[in-house]
Amino acid sequence: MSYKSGFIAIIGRPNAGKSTLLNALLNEKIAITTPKPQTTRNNISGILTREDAQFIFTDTPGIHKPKHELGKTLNRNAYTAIAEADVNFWVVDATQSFGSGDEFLLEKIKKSHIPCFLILNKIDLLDKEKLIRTLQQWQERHTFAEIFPVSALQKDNLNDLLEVTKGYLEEGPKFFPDEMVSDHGEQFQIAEIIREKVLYKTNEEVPHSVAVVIERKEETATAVFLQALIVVERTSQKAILIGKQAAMIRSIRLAAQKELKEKFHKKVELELYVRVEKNWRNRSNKLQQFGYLELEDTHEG
Ligand SMILES: Nc1nc2c(ncn2[C@@H]2O[C@H](COP(=O)(O)OP(=O)(O)OP(=O)(O)O)[C@@H](O)[C@H]2O)c(=O)[nH]1
Repeated sequence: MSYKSGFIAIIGRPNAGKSTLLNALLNEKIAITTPKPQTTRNNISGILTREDAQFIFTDTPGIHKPKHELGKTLNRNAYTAIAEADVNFWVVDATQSFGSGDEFLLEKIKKSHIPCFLILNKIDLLDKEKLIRTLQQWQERHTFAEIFPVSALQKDNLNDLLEVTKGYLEEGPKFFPDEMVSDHGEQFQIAEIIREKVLYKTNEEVPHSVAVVIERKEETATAVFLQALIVVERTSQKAILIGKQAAMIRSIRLAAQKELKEKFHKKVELELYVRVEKNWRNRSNKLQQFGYLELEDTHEG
């Protein structure tokens, strides 16, 4: 039996459930997920290695109308993933209709000539009739290679999705070793867990202005010591993040510490600092410093 391998980009609008799908396909938390749009900021690869095939999924930031340099960079990263994939999974929130935000992506998909699966996600939230109507709407727009109604949250219909995807992959080698499940290192994962807690606990303009940088990590046989910096854009946001009598930052720290303890199976001591970096989302040196300018800046936006 020949071995198959290939790259699958997971694309779509913010909040469609792309990161949830990636985690469900891998049965592991590779990418953070929240109910807030534009949670994912980096292309994140999740690698599923089986005896017969290796699937390399790339979770991409949700494509949206950018308001900052950061947004433009995120869209560009997603477009790069689309162009380089063997198969694209276009994840849509099936409870929502086709919208203007989808037009742009549709154009990119049509141009790419790469097989694109339509993944109608969140089917646990709709009845059959509504699903059929949504399906028809999408079929009018494009001839998708395959259409899969799924619930990423309930892990519904994902095995079939994998089997059909395998049929689209070429014969090829393992690109990554068996034990590797993500292309991002530990520091990235720690920073993302902290950012996830910030997103869950804050509202309005704070979440989009936050970046997290791990400044120090020391590990012994029984404990992990971490220092992390949370960057925001305005003094008012710093005040919200710290909260009255430092209650907010404490609750973020405790929530992150709890998850990190489960991850490391050790005691975790986390120290958090908050710093204001004015307008960082428009400053390319800051985007680079915080890990968002990962790709060569050669693709059209
Ligand atoms: N009910 C239901 N909710 C889902 C499903 N999949 C994802 N969600 C929820 O939808 C929200 C967004 O999910 P994410 O996986 O973060 O979405 P995303 O597309 O990665 O979002 P961005 O990072 O903004 O691009 C979260 O609250 C998820 O729990 C699903 O199948 N059913």
